Amino acid sequence: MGEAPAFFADSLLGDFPNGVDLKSKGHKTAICIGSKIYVIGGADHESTAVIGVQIFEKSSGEWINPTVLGTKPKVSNGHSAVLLNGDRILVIKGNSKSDGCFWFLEVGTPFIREQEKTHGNEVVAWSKGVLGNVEKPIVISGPSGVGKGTLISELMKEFPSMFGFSVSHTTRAPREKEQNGFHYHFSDRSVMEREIKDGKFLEFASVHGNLYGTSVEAVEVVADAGKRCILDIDVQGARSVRASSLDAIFIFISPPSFEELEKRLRARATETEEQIQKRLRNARAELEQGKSSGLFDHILVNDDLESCYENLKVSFAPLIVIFLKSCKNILGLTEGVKTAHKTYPELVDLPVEHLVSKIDQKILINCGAGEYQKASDNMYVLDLSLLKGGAPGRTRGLNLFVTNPSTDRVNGDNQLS
Ligand SMILES: Nc1ncnc2c1ncn2[C@@H]1O[C@H](COP(=O)(O)OP(=O)(O)OP(=O)(O)O)[C@@H](O)[C@H]1O
Ligand SMILES: Nc1nc2c(ncn2[C@@H]2O[C@H](COP(=O)(O)O)[C@@H](O)[C@H]2O)c(=O)[nH]1
Repeated sequence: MGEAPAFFADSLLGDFPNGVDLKSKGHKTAICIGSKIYVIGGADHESTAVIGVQIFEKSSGEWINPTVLGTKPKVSNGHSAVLLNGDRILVIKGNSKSDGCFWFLEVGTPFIREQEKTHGNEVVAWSKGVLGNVEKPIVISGPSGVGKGTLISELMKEFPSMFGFSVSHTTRAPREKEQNGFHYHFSDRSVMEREIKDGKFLEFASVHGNLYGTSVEAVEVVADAGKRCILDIDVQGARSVRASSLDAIFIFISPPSFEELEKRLRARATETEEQIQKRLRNARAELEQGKSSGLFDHILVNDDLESCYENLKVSFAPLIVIFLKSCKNILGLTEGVKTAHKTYPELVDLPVEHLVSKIDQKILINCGAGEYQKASDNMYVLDLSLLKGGAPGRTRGLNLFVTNPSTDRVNGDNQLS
């Protein structure tokens, strides 16, 4: 339980008549979901630099300080809030550029319900909203020594500006030529365990006696750079990612035979005999699970490297793209040809004073709110119909359009009509 915010909770909602589902007063907003009122704003109980969240439980009359996961938005002079689908709140910060003004506070999504089981108390999670989308990440799994790393290197070499590697954390010692931050983030177990508890990992697993994990940031920095993310993780990790909010393509690489797998592991000469034995024992279980679980979208046999590499490209790029490879400029998979990215209104800097309303999956943001409204003031339409991802990562797929309220009409089906 926490200290009550500086206003009287019983009259909370009556005091904030400000648009559809929006109740705002000063730097705080209040959104009611069932018996709970989520009060957003004011100081966070851990840091005054970020927006705080408190929950008022109407049935007991108590204030709760929830566990707040994710990257918290910095405080601003004001924000608006809109309830979406009953399980997340869109927070629009005033005085912020468009790449930092949209935030989602998840309060009842599957991720939150899962986290509440672990933490044993109320959990909410912030997820930064990002305009536009990126292509689905690719998860590559398979037993140690099968050739995952070799195939991924080929892909990165052929298409350096299209793909980015998710740099995992691990507690294992670096091999001779491995660089910290490039091949892995080499970590202490105690540090990694604490960061896992703090919700910083998308997935983690104990693999061959060490801890390995993909941080939320490892995947998001690749997507932020506009690249398609590739994850090299074991089968347990792939299962966790499948259960997460990350929409990915899952590929399992299998060896032509167990003997060949052993030969490759030995020839690589990076492990001790004891470690090779452990990896081979684990390989049997991984092969069984990989081939039979239905977890993977594609299973590829890495016999001849070159043909496996070609099959890998076909498995996540539409066949037509591969077929068109000879007609260079049309390709999605041709290095040097930039994908046409959607452009958004550039200097969107929403004022503190703005009004929001919701029509289906569209949020109308009126920037000339109240008595100062001029005919020339902009109205923005934020389209949420293609949302992807969410906590613990970013929420992508937001589309923002500028419109002139005096000439354009907005309806539920079309952007504008
Ligand atoms: N098709 C292939 N034919 C023969 N050798 C191969 C083939 N593919 C990869 N190799 C070799 O097998 C060894 C293991 O490959 P690699 O390190 O890429 O495996 P991995 O699946 O990434 O292993 P780990 O999971 O332990 O990181 C390397 O020495 C690599 O050169
Ligand atoms: N679940 C996860 N597994 C991972 C991750 N990063 C790597 N791995 C897997 O570990 C083994 C061993 O790797 P090695 O570099 O020690 O040979 C291999 O199967 C990788 O796929 C991770 O972040 N999560």
